[in-house]
Amino acid sequence: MSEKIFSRASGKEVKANEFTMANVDYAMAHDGTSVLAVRSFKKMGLDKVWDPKRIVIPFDHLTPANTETTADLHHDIREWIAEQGIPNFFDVGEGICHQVLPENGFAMPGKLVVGADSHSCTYGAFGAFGTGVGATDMSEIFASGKLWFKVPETIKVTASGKLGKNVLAKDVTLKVIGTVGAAGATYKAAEFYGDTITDLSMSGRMTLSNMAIEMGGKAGIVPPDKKTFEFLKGRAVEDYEPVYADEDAEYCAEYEIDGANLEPQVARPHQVDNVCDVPEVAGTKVDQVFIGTCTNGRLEDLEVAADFLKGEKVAVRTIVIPASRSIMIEAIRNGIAETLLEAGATLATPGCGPCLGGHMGVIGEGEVCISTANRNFRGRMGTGGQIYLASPATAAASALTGEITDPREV
Ligand SMILES: CC(C)[C@H](C(=O)O)[C@@H](O)C(=O)O
Ligand code: SF4
Repeated sequence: MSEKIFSRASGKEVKANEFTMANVDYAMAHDGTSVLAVRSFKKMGLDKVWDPKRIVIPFDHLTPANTETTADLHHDIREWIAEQGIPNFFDVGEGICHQVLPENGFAMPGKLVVGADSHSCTYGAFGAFGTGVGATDMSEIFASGKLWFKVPETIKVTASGKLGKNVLAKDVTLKVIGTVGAAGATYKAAEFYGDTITDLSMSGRMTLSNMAIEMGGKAGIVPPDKKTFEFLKGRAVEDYEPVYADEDAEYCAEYEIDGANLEPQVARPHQVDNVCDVPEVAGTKVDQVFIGTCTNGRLEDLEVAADFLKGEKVAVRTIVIPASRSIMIEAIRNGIAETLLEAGATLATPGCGPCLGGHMGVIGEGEVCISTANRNFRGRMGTGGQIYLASPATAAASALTGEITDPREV
């Protein structure tokens, strides 16, 4: 799939391990990375970006601004966006970049979508080649619409079998990362196959593709199907042409995941591939529960949390942050927000929240957070904190007890 997407984007046939100059279909930078990208773009001495309509800028990392410095940076970027006439600007409260782009139809099958954020691999859930680059690489795209790439080799991950009750997309994802390892897919694309994957909702597929970078992957691609096309109906911003792997496509490695016998998974501090079954760590005391992020802040995730918390009270502070404004509106309309608030959870502005330790729920020395995010690196949510990564079901079950809890036992 990657060879086909890069061949189209490069205007010539390219194969794995070849270097190519490719035309980027959509380019994303958020409040965190656009600052450096714009600085570097200005240094090139150019006046205008290559194509304002193909640039998307959501503000999500430190929103609403947490300090005066952030407010000033936001201000400068807003000015630049207006100067450049970039129409796809999503200001404070619209949501996390990796939710905002798909919701607004920028992630489409067969497209090359590049973001100045490592979790841009999320767009692979729609059959796109979505990948992250640094801010200065992004400035090259702003200038020319092009960037050089090495076409990656591909690993094939097949997950089969029907998931058990309260075993979710996140558990499949953590199992994949634990199996492949944090560096197991470095500079490779992953393609996901099998009935466990096709059974996932678009939301669940986004959870899976989102974490491809946590095994080093350049991309994590789910072949598009009826669900994908249904999601994109009336949403895709332009025509698209899906690509699929050939029957005899070559993979550099293959992995099998047993979905039918999968238990709820958790990644222990401080590495994402430090994965085990939830029962192994059940009973670990937690100080905070965080449900949100580009990995698990979608409606389906909040719904799962609300199912656990309905009519109950949380035992520890619980922060819930919808991934986008439209998810928050939906959660208010259908009563999920009320259920969560009545249970004692805190609801905050759509955005990254405390995911990378900026604000809105950083943790203190020795504190433990169970989070639905994608990274548990040392110090990420606070210098002396410990992060366990889990599904929204495991996180919500743990909110009820104040300790890591198997969601099948609540
Ligand atoms: C701030 C940004 C560059 C970073 C990333 O690229 O992933 C952030 O989103 C993260 O999750 O750590
Ligand atoms: S929610 Fe977390 S992982 Fe996702 S883009 Fe924001 S900081 Fe990065």
